[in-house]
Amino acid sequence: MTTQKIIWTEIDEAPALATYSLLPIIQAFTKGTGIEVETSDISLAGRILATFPDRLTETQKVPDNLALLGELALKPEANIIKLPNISASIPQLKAAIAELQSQGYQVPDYPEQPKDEAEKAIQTRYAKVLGSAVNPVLREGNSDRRAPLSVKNYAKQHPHKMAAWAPDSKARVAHMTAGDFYGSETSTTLPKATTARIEFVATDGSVKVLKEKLPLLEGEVLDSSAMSAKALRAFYAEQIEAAKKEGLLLSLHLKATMMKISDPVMFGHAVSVFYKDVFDKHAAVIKELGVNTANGLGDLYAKIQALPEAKRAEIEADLKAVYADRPALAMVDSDKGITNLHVPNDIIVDASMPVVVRDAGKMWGADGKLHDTLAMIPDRCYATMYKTIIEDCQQHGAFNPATIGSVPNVGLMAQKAEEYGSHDKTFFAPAAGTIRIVDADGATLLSQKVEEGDIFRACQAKDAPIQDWVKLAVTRARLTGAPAVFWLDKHRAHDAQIIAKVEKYLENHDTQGLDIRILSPVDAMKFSVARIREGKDTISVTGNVLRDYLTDLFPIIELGTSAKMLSIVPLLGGGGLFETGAGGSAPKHVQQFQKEGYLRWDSLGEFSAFTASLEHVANAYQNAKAGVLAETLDQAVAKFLDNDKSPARKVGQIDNRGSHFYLALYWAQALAAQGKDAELKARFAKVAQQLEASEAKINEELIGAQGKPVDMGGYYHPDHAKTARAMRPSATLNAIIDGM
Ligand SMILES: NC(=O)C1=CN([C@@H]2O[C@H](COP(=O)(O)OP(=O)(O)OC[C@H]3O[C@@H](n4cnc5c(N)ncnc54)[C@H](OP(=O)(O)O)[C@@H]3O)[C@@H](O)[C@H]2O)C=CC1
Ligand SMILES: O=C(O)CCC(=O)C(=O)O
Ligand SMILES: [Mg+2]
Repeated sequence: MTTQKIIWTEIDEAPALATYSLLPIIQAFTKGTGIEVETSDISLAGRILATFPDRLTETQKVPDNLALLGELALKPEANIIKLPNISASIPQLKAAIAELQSQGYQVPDYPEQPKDEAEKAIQTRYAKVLGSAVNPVLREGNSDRRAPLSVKNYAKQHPHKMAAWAPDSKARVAHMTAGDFYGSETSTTLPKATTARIEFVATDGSVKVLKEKLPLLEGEVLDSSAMSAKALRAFYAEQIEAAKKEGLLLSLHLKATMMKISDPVMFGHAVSVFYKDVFDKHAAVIKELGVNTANGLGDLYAKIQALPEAKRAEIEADLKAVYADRPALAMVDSDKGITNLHVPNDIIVDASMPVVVRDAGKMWGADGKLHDTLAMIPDRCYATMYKTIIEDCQQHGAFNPATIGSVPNVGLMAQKAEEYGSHDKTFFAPAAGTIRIVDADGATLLSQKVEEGDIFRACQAKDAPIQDWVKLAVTRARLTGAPAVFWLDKHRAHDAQIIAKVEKYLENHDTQGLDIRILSPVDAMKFSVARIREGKDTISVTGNVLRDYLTDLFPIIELGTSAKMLSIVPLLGGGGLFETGAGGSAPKHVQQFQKEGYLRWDSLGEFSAFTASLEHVANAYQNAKAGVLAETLDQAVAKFLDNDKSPARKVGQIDNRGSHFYLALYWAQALAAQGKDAELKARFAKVAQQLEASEAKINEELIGAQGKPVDMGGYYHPDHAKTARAMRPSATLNAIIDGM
């Protein structure tokens, strides 16, 4: 029998913990079916170790799994389950490095301000680990994200809580009106392939090359845009005043994880504007300490620890004094005094704004209470659609998960499309002048006028992925009968180029009888939310950023969490990438697990992804057993939902581990009940019977393990044996699974 390999990625935080319990079950169930589920460690810690083999002993060395998976993703045999991983900010990277060092791995410190060439080289190596380092490598296809029907139906029957909107809600989204990426964007479609370069031209005419080689394909869409530092700072200053005047809680929503070059700096400007008095008064000391506001106010707090006691106390007192005449700040942890501005990776727009919608325009204040927020989302490319949904709720009230329709997404993502591939084409203007993209013949393709500190960004979207994306949209529209709306703004330079392509490529497909529209994000949002309020579904067909934002927004509104999404990436090379959910790695859940031995992570996303991965094996390799496994897993998930076996929230109730037991039980029962494969039927009849007979005992053992602190022997690089013990505390269940 030929075997088909499914790669299960090992990643970070809550989903990594869940894997310790779920994967043994999956491996046991697929045993002897021609399917091998293998792991590949692409965790933040694993990627750091893979980057510095020269610093490690032979036994400490690990392969560069991410590079290997990146190659695999291009091949037809690829079948990868990708769980969400940490997109590390610098504070997270530094914490992971410190932990590895404490475990005896001699990886170098992260040099924030490299002093020499050697340190510069280390920083360059770490740059590959920073931010969203995994997704762009594996996402060699476009994205199809939606709530599986069974999950949507479950949500309608068991609607989660949505806060009621007060008639006098003052919550609002604030964005810039000029000087942002939206306003400055220019875009072109390449008439022929070329290798361009990006250069800065100073006002005196001198030229500095910023990027030597930018290979461009024929038909590719290329953009340039710039964010004015001055305009951004003025915007922050204005909104700080406005929040104070309007009595609103000030919050800032960026994507500092994925947009690892631009957004931390935009975050840093907010820090230095909000705490302006301190940054002005102590400018010299702050400079000498090398405080980097891009790492948040937390960096200032950390670095002043090195100062003499009196100076440190003075700065701390001055920081406290700032709050007296500033608006209240949204809090991440009001007990510990962690504000929105402490670290750039705590409040991330795709996850944070949906929660603002769910909580009726409110965020947590320092008093531990919810307050109306003024949500700053500087750039207009994406702020306006959030503004629209907030205003819709103020007008029409909260969405009702029991009755609303669905907004699934078809997202342009392949080959580092758009802003999410712009990291190596993002630069800070060294002085006033122009930053331009010049083709191989010396002709300027695009350019931006800049002042010192402005953020220049170039983005690419290749033609083949765009064609595939249009096709996927038509396919989904045909399969579902729902209208498909391209969220494109003809007033935005990039979108205007894409609209031309969409119109052209739609002609390649039979669209008769389909409702396909192109609407601006504001109009698309209005259209889609009006329809969901009527219980109707509308497919959103979007670029890469809106794909990310909308697939958290609508699932959180519809299902309570984006973890329950089905997230399929049909790879352009013919393979499949199956992502689990649309959310992140839920650090909050790990903290709860460490503190009280309770893991809230819901693995429904993993269940759905694995079902889709099995279906792919069944279809691509005519593996009938894979088909039976997929079908029965789907039935098991339906029963799992019916019987409400998802993790609850508190000690004493079912948690992630208990939910896996029930999945195993229902899956075994479904396999025992099916008639398509006698061998599987016989094998699982026995397993089902064992699991049924031990249900009470297993529950007792699983719940008995809760309620006490758990030592995992590490956060970023936990001890395998300790974590496995904590995540598999039922000897009875383990004996059945390991005995299969
Ligand atoms: N695809 C990827 O690889 C992604 C990675 N990330 C990374 O994840 C990290 C954390 O990101 P963050 O934006 O805070 O988002 P998360 O999605 O990790 O967390 C937000 C909240 O979502 C809920 N949630 C998410 N997943 C589950 C689940 N399976 N079961 C139950 N609840 C869940 C919880 O909210 P509640 O308490 O409200 O129920 C959680 O606190 C960052 O490092 C980020 O870069 C983020 C997004 C995607
Ligand atoms: O890659 C990342 O940093 C996050 C991606 C993300 O949020 C998503 O795909 O939904
Ligand atoms: Mg996201």
